[in-house]
Amino acid sequence: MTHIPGIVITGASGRMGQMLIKTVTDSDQARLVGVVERKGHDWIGQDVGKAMGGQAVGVTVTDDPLEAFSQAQAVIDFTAPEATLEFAALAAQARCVHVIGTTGMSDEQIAALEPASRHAVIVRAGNMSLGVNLLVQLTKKVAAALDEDFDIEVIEGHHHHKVDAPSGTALMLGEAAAEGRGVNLADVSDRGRDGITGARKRGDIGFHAIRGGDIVGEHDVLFAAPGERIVLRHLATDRAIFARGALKAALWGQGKAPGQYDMVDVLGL
Ligand SMILES: NC(=O)C1=CN([C@@H]2O[C@H](COP(=O)(O)OP(=O)(O)OC[C@H]3O[C@@H](n4cnc5c(N)ncnc54)[C@H](OP(=O)(O)O)[C@@H]3O)[C@@H](O)[C@H]2O)C=CC1
Ligand SMILES: O=C(O)C1=N[C@H](C(=O)O)C[C@H](O)C1
Repeated sequence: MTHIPGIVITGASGRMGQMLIKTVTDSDQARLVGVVERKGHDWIGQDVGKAMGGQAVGVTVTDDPLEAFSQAQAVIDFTAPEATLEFAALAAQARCVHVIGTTGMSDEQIAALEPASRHAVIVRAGNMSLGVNLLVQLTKKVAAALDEDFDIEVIEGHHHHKVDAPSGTALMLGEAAAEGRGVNLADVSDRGRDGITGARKRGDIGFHAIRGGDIVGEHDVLFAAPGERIVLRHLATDRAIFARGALKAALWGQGKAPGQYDMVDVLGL
C-alpha cells in the first residue's frame, strides 16, 4: 500500500491557511493531521472544519507546533517571517518537509534557515504557482536576449491586507531578470520612485507595488525600449493555485535529501 503523507498547516485561520486546509482535505494524495494557530487564538481546541464554518474534519486546532509536527511528514507554512523561523527549527527536529510560502523575509532571516536545512528538506518560494514559476523562466530568457536599451520594470498588485513590498514574486522576477542580464540585483534595484528622482539609470530594474481591495496577485515584467515594449504578465484570480503548488512541494519533498529547494526543482522547470 502506498504511504499517504500526513500534513500540518500553520497559520490555520489565515487566507492561505484556510485555502491550504481545504486543498489538503480535498486531496486523496495527502492527509490533514494537524493545524496550528498561535497561543490564545479562539480557534484553539476547536475542530478546524467547524472553525472554518463547515463540517467537522476530525482535526483539532492546536497551539503546540512540535507535538503536531511529530505526527506529520510535512508542514505547509504561509505565516510571517518570525513564525516561519521558529517553525523551521521545529520541523527539522521532527524531520518533516517544511514548505515555506511566507514572504517578506530579510536576507538574515533566509540565512537563518540554513541550520534547519541540514536536517530536513525545505522548499521555499515567494510564489508556488506553476504560472509564476514559468514566468520566472521566461523573464530570465527575455532579459538574456535583450540589452540595456530595454528598461526592466516589475509592477505588482495585491489586496489591501498585504504587509510586505515588493512582493516575494516581484523579487523572484527581479532576480530572474538580473540573472538573465548577468548582473547582481542588489546593484541595480530601484524601488518605488518618489519626488525628483532624476532620469532613470540605464540598466536599473525598477519595482512598483499597488495595494487595493481583494486583488489576489498580479505581476507584470515590462521591457521598454524606444519604439517598442514587451510585457510578461501573470494574473492570479484564485489562491488555490498557491495551495496546489504547496501541496505538490510537500509530496515532492518526501524522501529527498535534506537541503533547500524551490518550486523550479519541484516543477522540473
Ligand atoms: N508563496 C506563495 O505562493 C504565497 C505566499 N503568500 C504569503 O503567505 C503569507 C501569509 O499570507 P496570508 O494567508 O494572506 O496572510 P494572513 O494574514 O491571512 O495569515 C497569516 C497567518 O499566519 C499567522 N501568523 C502570523 N504571525 C504569526 C506568528 N508570529 N506566530 C504564529 N502564527 C502567526 C496568522 O495568525 P494571526 O491571525 O493570529 O496573526 C494567520 O493565521 C504572507 O507572507 C504572503 O505573502 C501568500 C500567498 C501565496
Ligand atoms: O500576500 C499575498 O497574497 C501573496 N503573496 C505572494 C507574494 O508576495 O508574491 C504570492 C502571491 O502573489 C500572493
